Amino acid sequence: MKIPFTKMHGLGNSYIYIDGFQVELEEDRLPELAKAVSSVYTGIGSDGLILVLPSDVADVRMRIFNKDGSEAMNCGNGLRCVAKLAYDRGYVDQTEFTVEAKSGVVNAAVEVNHDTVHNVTIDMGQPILERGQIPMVTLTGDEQDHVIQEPFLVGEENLYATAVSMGNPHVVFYVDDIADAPIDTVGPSVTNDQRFPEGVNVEFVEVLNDQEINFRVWERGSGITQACGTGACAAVVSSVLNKRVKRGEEVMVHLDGGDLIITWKDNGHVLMKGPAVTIATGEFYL
Ligand SMILES: N[C@@H](CCC[C@H](N)C(=O)O)C(=O)O
Repeated sequence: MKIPFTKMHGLGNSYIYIDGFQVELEEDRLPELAKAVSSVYTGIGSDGLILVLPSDVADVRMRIFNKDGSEAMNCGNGLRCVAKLAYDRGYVDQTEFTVEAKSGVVNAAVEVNHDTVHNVTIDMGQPILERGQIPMVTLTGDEQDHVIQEPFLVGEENLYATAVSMGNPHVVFYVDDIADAPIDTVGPSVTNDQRFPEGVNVEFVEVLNDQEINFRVWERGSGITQACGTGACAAVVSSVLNKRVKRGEEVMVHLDGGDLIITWKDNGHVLMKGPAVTIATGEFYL
């Protein structure tokens, strides 16, 4: 079977995009396809697979599968690329439109330059802070409490966890120097930790000042990636909760693959602004 694809990235967080307006795929083959296209050795090489689909409730719909074939509820870098693809291919005719993800419908605004989209702003909606909805297990029975700098033992490391859901689960740990973040050890161990029954995306943050943070991520289902849009949003929400940056102000998040501008607005919504880039198109043989 030949499947037309587009490879796109948001700050180096790359996915293989399949245009579901043109191609129909069998549901039960999607996890296998995600694993196959993601392999650098036997596939195209990516952090996973994203389907761009017609929607019944929004202008366009995104489904995202991690590298290991698991389906995720949300993907920030993916939303920006889906918005670009939908606009560039004429599936939407306005520069502001809606995108459906498993976690809900968001508003997208594309910036058009010479007929193509470079930057996209997504209103990511409100973060979820209640422990039971992250979800993260409770020892006290309180599902409604917020997890802010909670002692969190990993092996012999005494860490402090702040947990935020952006439709998908994130845990943030603060470090003094991002270069020393124990991402290779703590990342794989915490992503499958029993305290997070659905797994978790693991982020390390170094606060530079009240407008800038450094960020690295171990993504659930994909491992270390160059960037994570929902993770960057979670990191800024966490940093507001920890009084390290200000609510209502733009925060520049420096990720391995480049910068995102994130604002946790006074109305409760998180705005994410950053680039979306097309790398290549081709056909994949499954
Ligand atoms: N790279 C993404 C997040 C992708 C899904 C995540 N690994 C999960 O399992 O929740 C982003 O840019 O947000």
